[in-house]
Amino acid sequence: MHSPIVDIKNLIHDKLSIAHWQINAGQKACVVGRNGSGKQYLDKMLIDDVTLESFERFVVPSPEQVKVVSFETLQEVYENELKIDETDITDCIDDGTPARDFLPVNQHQNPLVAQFSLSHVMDKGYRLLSTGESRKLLILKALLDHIESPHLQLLICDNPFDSLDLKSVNELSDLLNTLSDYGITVLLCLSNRDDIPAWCEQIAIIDEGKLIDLSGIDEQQIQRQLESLMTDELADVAWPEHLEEPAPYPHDYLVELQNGKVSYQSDIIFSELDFAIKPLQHTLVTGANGCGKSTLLQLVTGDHPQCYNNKLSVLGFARGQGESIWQIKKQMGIVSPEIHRQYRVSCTVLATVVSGFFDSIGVYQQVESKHTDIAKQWLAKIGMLQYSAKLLSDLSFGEQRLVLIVRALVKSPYLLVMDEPTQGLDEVNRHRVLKFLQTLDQQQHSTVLFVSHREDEFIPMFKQHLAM
Ligand SMILES: Nc1ncnc2c1ncn2[C@@H]1O[C@H](COP(=O)(O)OP(=O)(O)OP(=O)(O)O)[C@@H](O)[C@H]1O
Repeated sequence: MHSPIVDIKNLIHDKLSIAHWQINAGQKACVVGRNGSGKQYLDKMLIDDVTLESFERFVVPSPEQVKVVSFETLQEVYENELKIDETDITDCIDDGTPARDFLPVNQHQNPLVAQFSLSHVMDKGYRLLSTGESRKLLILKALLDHIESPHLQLLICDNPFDSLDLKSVNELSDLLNTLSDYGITVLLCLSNRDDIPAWCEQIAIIDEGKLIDLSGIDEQQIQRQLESLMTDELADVAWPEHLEEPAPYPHDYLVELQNGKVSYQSDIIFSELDFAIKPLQHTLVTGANGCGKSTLLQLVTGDHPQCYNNKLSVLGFARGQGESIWQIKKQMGIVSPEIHRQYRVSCTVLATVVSGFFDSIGVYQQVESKHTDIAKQWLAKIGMLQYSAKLLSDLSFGEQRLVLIVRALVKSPYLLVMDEPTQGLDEVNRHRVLKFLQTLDQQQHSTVLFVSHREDEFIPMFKQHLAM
């Protein structure tokens, strides 16, 4: 019989309450909750980063024995990389700390590096890594640090399968399943029921700050509890009004790329790519982590320097013909992990949504009341109107992402570029976003370019599928 590694009884706090929750050493546990339900606070509590007010029993490993890998920790690493950016000092582009330097020196040859499909990015700077690559790197780091010097008792992975391709999801899942062999207890914090691995031995739910351990109740009851946790209470909120009736798209194609190529020195990300999008030909892009999906989308949005080396026309503008990037972006809504990372200005939720009308990070001009009205309607549609005056940075990662999605939608753009938009969203919010897209499809105005790894997002509205 294993002793409990986490044992909490009658904990009462304004952000989190727990009647009784126990995880035994070596047990494979998960906590399922909606965006903003308190998972992030739970993570902090388990690494001893909050002041507890009242509890009967509170047993957790010491902070150095616990590791959290989450979107928030990824963002911290990214911001730290920006702080230590030496571009200004050395006068050459600093791509960030090489991936290999995140790992203990003695472990560079560990077979797990290849097992995570990371060998080929070991010399790349952190800021060049794709979303999936950077997630895998941090999980691998936690594991190799432990192998190097065993210290870890509890590994908390927040939505670890988000942004990973199917092969990596399966490999990571298998690996997490074997971590008890290394003496590590795994706790997954999940926002989607489909992500609960078959090997998970214990489920708890967290709902509006209340954690309920479902141990000891039968499978049917567990399913019922999870079902009611993931019920959409906003299904009937009206679709926001348009600012004005948008004009029909005036060209034959929104995007035309001929013989597309992106390479870095000898490293060819893709080549000979012919790709076009006609009006209302909603397009799904899929492919393994690092295959170049975001790169392709950045070509389209004009955010990749190699868009000028390519024969590319976007929204009626041939690239490199003197068009301004802002002319093009005016007709585009964009949501991506990159924008989320960059949205670090101190900005309220309402201003963030309004900034979608101006394609800016933050708002720097006079805002008309019609813009504010539409933004508020959108916030009501996602159930976040009451957060209007809050700072974006004070929301959970998933809540921030939802706000950034409606930021991309507000102006009814001709082209909606969505790079893994639902990353970090809970099941209910993900389905809301997919429903938004289906409504957009019915309106016959915006065309969607969408990257996803999740097969349940490959919905019939997509008329074209580019598998890279
Ligand atoms: N400046 C650069 N120099 C070298 N390699 C780069 C550079 N910028 C990006 N890369 C590499 O290009 C590859 C493609 O990156 P991209 O972000 O397009 O992948 P992706 O298909 O979107 O992956 P994911 O599914 O993980 O988000 C990655 O391996 C990345 O490390």
